[in-house]
Amino acid sequence: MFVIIIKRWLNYSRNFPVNFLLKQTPKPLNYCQILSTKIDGIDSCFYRFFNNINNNKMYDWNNLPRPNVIFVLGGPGAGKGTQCSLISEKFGHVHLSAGDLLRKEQNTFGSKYGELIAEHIKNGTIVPVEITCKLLMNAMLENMIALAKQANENEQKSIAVGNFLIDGFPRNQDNLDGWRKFVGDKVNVELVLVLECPEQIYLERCLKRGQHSGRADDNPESMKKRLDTHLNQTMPIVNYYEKLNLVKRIDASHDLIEIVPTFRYDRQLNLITGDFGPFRPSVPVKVPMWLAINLHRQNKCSIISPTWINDLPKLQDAQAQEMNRLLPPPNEHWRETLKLLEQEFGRSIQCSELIERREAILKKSVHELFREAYDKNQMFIGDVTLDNATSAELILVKEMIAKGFKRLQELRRNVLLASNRKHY
Ligand SMILES: Nc1ncnc2c1ncn2[C@@H]1O[C@H](COP(=O)(O)OP(=O)(O)OP(=O)(O)O)[C@@H](O)[C@H]1O
Ligand SMILES: Nc1ccn([C@H]2C[C@H](O)[C@@H](COP(=O)(O)O)O2)c(=O)n1
Repeated sequence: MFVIIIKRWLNYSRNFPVNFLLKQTPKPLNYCQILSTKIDGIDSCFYRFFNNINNNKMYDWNNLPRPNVIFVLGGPGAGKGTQCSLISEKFGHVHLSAGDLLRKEQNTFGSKYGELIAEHIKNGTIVPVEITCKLLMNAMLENMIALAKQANENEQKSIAVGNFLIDGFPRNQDNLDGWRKFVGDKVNVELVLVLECPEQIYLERCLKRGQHSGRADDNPESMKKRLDTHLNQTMPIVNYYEKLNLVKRIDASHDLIEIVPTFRYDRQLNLITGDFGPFRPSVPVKVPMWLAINLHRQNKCSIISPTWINDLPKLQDAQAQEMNRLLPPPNEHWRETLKLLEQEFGRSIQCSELIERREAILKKSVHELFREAYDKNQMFIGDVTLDNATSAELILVKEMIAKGFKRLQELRRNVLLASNRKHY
């Protein structure tokens, strides 16, 4: 009797999972299987997606719809992560941060790449692409498979196309070469968003973030190296994509301005540039300039002048002593902000002397640059950097620079014509 009971029980428990599954899944069983998620070189990255266990049809990356990718680049602290979160919230893109994936891998118990990644992050250098690309491909494929599974479960005819925001990649030539080799045409690179700020802002944001982020690279020494890597290794990649007409540059330095509301709104305003509020009478709150202007026009707030305005008299004195070069501006948008403060909020800040002096220095520098080229019959001038000029200031000399280059081109043409005439 006892033996029979044991036999029946064994039979029952052996069959139980199958019975259970059959009851739970009236449709053919669908499942996906990631055979290897280890990052031991791209070739061992081996995924199978079975859509039906009975015919064992096998899908790999190439059988899934070709996903769209937007690369998001910019200096350290430009706000790549912040903006990607906002975009993905609003438009549903999947946000993959190369830096976050590397940090996660670094902290994975037993990862043989942990130490190597940590070293690169601390030094602001770039981790070999085999590692980063594999992590990105794994994360993308996981999402693509999830979409395929969803389509299967909902009995949809087609699988939705994945839309990815890849933040912080490709950061150098090795990243780009690896991406082309391992991913290449498997995805459609739609756009490269480049968030730009003055160096001072990158530094300020990361050092401020460093007070609570716990990141090993939000400190002055690492920042120096990260900025150097950004300028010398990442910017050439931006130039490469610019030639393919894929780059969209965005000014990411937008300052917030502090207002004192005269109204109450206990919720937050969720805008593409961030969440602002709540708004309470007499409690200062930071908002974008356009919102401050709007509220002020409706008599709903007063404004607190930005603190850098207090540094202007000191800068004016220092710039009066320095006639040959521009000193660092107090803020990337200092001139535009002063104008708005005067026009919209009736705050007049006396610094016309500083504005005129900076313009004079800028014009003199451009003039001298071209005069030297003409005087020496120099046909080419290399890269020109006008240190410490803000975008608004550069616009003032845009025409002068364009004319200067045009004259140089004429000079070059005349020299070439003259040398051709000598030949005949
Ligand atoms: N527009 C902005 N104005 C002011 N602060 C900002 C702005 N955008 C981001 N920040 C702040 O700057 C810091 C860096 O932002 P974020 O982490 O998004 O930059 P990131 O480009 O992803 O940086 P990293 O490349 O170092 O990871 C954060 O503390 C964030 O809150
Ligand atoms: N493609 C990448 C992206 C990031 N890293 C490393 C080196 C960076 O300084 C660090 C932090 O990245 P962030 O959070 O600033 O995007 O991660 C890399 O080696 N390769």
